[in-house]
Amino acid sequence: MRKIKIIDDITKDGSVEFGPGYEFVEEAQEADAILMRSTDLHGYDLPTSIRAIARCGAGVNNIPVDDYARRGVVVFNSPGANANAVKEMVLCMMILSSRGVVQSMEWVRQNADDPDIMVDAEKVKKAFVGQELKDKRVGVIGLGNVGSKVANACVQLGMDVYGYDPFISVEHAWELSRDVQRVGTLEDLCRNCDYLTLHVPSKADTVGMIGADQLALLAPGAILINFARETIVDEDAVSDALHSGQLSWFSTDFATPKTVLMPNTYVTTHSGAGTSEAEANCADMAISELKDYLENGNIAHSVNYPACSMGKARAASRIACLHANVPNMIGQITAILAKDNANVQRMVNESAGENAYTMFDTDEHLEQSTIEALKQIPAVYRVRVIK
Ligand SMILES: NC(=O)c1ccc[n+]([C@@H]2O[C@H](COP(=O)([O-])OP(=O)(O)OC[C@H]3O[C@@H](n4cnc5c(N)ncnc54)[C@H](O)[C@@H]3O)[C@@H](O)[C@H]2O)c1
Ligand SMILES: O=C(O)CC[C@@H](O)C(=O)O
Repeated sequence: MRKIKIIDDITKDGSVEFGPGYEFVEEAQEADAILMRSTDLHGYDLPTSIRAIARCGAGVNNIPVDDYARRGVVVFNSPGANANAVKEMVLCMMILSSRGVVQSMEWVRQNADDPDIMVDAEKVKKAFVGQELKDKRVGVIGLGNVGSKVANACVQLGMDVYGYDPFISVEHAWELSRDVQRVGTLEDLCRNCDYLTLHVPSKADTVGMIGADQLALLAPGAILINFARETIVDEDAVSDALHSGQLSWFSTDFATPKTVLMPNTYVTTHSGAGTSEAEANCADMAISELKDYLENGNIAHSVNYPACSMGKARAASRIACLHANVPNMIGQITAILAKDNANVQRMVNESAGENAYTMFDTDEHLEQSTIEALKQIPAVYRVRVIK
């Protein structure tokens, strides 16, 4: 039995299915892998039994992925699986921030016992007049799974859409409407935007990327939407812009001690991905990634190891070595296999950044001493006997 530790509520009704051959355990020390969502694992005492972690969702800033790579732990995410849910929520917040919908509904509730409420509603409604999205200029930062969908939807709403993403993937570039105008600098993107929406991961070059300088470039009374991460904006600068009127509204998915005190702000409970469809999509993708890794050693959608697949493990034995991306690793591995006279049927080596992965099938099971010798190669982080 392979053992899985679940952290967080993966789905609203608690249903998570791995199928036969798997069981859930309470203690992470007993587990082979972790299935999780948003819990912060920085500072977490990760047991050595854990070989893989799958994050149901896109952002992995809650996981020390580089440190885990050096411990031979593969971290997966579920790219795109919740993107439609976030897109719909962002469109919702764009409209709520532009029209007095919430305020109008609050007025109705507060005046529920007014016998002349229909007449009085007509008198008060001018207080809730807003603006339309059509023909407004919107800037989208990050044109990945979420941002590209938001940009395309804004085009369909008749907006003047600008996008900024120096690292856009070929796949997302193809998906983007030709009416999305791509700009080369953050400053050019921000200039005169009526709406600015953020869809980048939290990492060194995005933390604080929206500060006083960027906010000053927006059109006066602009609307800022942050459903990416709280770290992307300089919260003091956003607060100042709301107080000065440079921003008319701020919608954020992150209830921080500062955002909850800001005027003209809608704050939600990190609920951008909060639909049953997104939860199921994320769980399905994360579970299949973990199963393929645990059963076959194949890696898909890892954020700290390269993609690698040799299909189902059908040979007598399959071994995977997780190691640093340094010269002569294959030479050292094959030299050890030669000493054991092992016949390698297939071998794959892939690298991504500082890490690499070598997997091979052999005709017979290797001697334990051979496995130990592989583990002793400097720069090898972990050796897995998959079969
Ligand atoms: N609120 C939520 O519930 C929720 C749900 C999903 C994602 N998110 C957040 O939104 C982020 C984006 O999600 P996604 O699924 O679109 O991820 P993604 O990886 O598909 O897209 C991210 C895009 O940002 C771009 N990018 C990276 N650095 C950049 C930079 N410095 N400037 C401009 N663009 C840059 C990348 O090239 C990529 O195209 C996630 O990392 C996560 O933090 C939040
Ligand atoms: O788990 C969640 O609900 C949030 C996920 C979201 O922030 C993501 O990065 O995909």
